[in-house]
Amino acid sequence: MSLSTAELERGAVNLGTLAVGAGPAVVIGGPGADARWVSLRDHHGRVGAAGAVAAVRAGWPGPVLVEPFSAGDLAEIAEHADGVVVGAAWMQDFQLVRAVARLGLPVLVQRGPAATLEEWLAIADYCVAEGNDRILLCESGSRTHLAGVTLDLALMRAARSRSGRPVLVDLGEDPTLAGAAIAAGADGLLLAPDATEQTALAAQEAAKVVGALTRPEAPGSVLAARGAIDRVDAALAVLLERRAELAGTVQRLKPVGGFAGRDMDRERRLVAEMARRAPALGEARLAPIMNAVIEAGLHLAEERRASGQA
Ligand SMILES: C=C(O[C@@H]1C=C(C(=O)O)C=C[C@H]1O)C(=O)O
Repeated sequence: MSLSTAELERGAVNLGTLAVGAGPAVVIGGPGADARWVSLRDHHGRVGAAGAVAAVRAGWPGPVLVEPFSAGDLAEIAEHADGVVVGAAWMQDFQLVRAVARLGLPVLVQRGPAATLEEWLAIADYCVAEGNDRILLCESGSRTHLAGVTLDLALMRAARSRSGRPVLVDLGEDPTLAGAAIAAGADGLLLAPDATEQTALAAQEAAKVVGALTRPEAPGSVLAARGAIDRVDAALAVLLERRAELAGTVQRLKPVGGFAGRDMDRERRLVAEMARRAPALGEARLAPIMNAVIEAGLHLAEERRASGQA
């Protein structure tokens, strides 16, 4: 999705065709993600940017970011990549950061494992001083006395509001905290370059469902608005399925379940309660919606009882 100038001014950054910061939360990682990245550091400089990007792009047209091994990689990165990753391990290698910024490509700045908010945001300022304002910040966790890294979602949120820039959260190989990161306001999730497709799909699903509830969107086109509706429908489907299961539980527990035990007073009260959270729809419009939802649940419960399923 491409962005209008007004949206760009609100702090969105385009990675190739992928907008980060406006619209839906994105997933950057390996196969199955919205954008992919490769770290030449992971290959200890034995692989060049051109070859690494070509390998990712084989049969896949999306945006690719590259983390350089050294300044020697930057010319090839400029030619082949859609963005550059400043890794947590060298976030404060100012010479390299400056050289990266001068490429003019979007720069994803990971927070170093001991870097403060100020030090992290200062790296964005270094890039701006080189004429590059296309910065994404990425909370990559701190090294503590605990095992692994400790992600700081409050710091991520502070970076986002202080800088006005898109902020991602680095989940590595584990999508468990994807929903939490999106709920805390992340504009995207960074996964390990070789994270599995299953991990990317889990992160995307969490981003979609949690984002539908927590992420404000102001789509400016039919396509974007339909995309936003699809995300809301994904969340609705999860909730409708859960609701049907719970309503089925009530049918089994009530003295008289199913349509025979219908309680219209309870139904009216739940519609009135919902209207407090959905004032634009109001009771009159919600009532037929909920009637359909409730009847679908009752039909399912009766079918299951008739077929002997619990
Ligand atoms: C679930 C119940 O059974 C029926 C189904 C309802 C529902 O799906 O919300 C509400 C009232 C009843 O007509 C219940 O009595 O709470």
